[in-house]
Amino acid sequence: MEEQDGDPSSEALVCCEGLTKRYGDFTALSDCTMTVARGEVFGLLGPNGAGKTTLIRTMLGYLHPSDGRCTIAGLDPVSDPVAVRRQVSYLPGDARLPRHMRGRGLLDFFAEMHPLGDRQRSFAVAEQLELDLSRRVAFMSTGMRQKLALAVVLGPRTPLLILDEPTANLDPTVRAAVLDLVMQERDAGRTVMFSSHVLSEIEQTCDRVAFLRRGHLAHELTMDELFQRHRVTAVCSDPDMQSIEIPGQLQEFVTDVSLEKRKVRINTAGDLAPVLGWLGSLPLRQVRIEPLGLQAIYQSVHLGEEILQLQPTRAQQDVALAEGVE
Ligand SMILES: Nc1ncnc2c1ncn2[C@@H]1O[C@H](COP(=O)(O)OP(=O)(O)OP(=O)(O)O)[C@@H](O)[C@H]1O
Repeated sequence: MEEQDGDPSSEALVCCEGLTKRYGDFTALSDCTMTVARGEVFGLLGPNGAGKTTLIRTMLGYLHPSDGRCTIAGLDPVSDPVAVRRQVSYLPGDARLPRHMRGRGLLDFFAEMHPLGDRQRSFAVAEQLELDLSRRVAFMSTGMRQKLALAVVLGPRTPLLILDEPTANLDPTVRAAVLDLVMQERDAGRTVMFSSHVLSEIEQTCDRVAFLRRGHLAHELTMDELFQRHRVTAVCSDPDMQSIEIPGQLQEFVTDVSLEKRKVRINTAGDLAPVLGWLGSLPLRQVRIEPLGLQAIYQSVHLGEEILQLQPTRAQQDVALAEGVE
């Protein structure tokens, strides 16, 4: 797929179409169709074994797809893996560095080796992360090695940066510094894809997030959509009330209502203002309104709890059907 002017997909740096990866009989990635826009910070979420690393490694041509295809900047990783990798700086989840080298020498080595290597930038990142570059990799702690790997990866000015759990093994202060670095990269015009199991990090930094579940792209959500979702909890002061009906004109704003043992739970999407008037008319006390947050969406997608009414993707419907869930 070549990039073309006027084609809406030309705004996308990454395009996956029906991307599928099977290991023997086991399907690790199934029919994944998604795009990542230029300049976007895109989060990849999913429990252990959901297929995140498989997706990334197939995108980069380290694994060959069993079906479907993917392009990065219009380049196909199957036919042109080297050209694709020139577009990308990739931090794998299990980054291994030569143990005999000292930090300084290692940053020099990688800056020289990469066509877009930037020694100054790598050293600046190491300094920002307060890393002692005089040590040999073998004598560094796990967190120090992670910092060094980040300094290597954040050096080259490639259009796309892929970070597989960049904050793993780091203490809270350093985690915050790494997230700052990600935002700097975005401000410098780079596209960033990153996976993390820490949902607050994804909330803080990403423009859009995709949820993988058992190899399927189960749900996609922009942060703007997320921040418009709220949960209302309250106690019903009318002991005879059995249920709460959503008024017709609020159907698009209220996704879910439950009343059980006088405990009320209401989930909203979109503008809160029209919902507030309705809440005021209900016999409620101890009313609390809070942002729903990614945690609730994550649970809804991955644990199959009926917390939210999400618009399911086609893949999500397929999974539900396969599992016999209505
Ligand atoms: N080489 C392989 N051969 C067979 N199965 C594999 C292979 N590599 C990965 N898998 C399986 O594919 C599935 C997806 O693995 P993957 O590493 O992509 O998950 P992940 O979402 O990155 O997980 P984590 O969050 O634990 O890193 C898992 O069930 C895993 O066991």
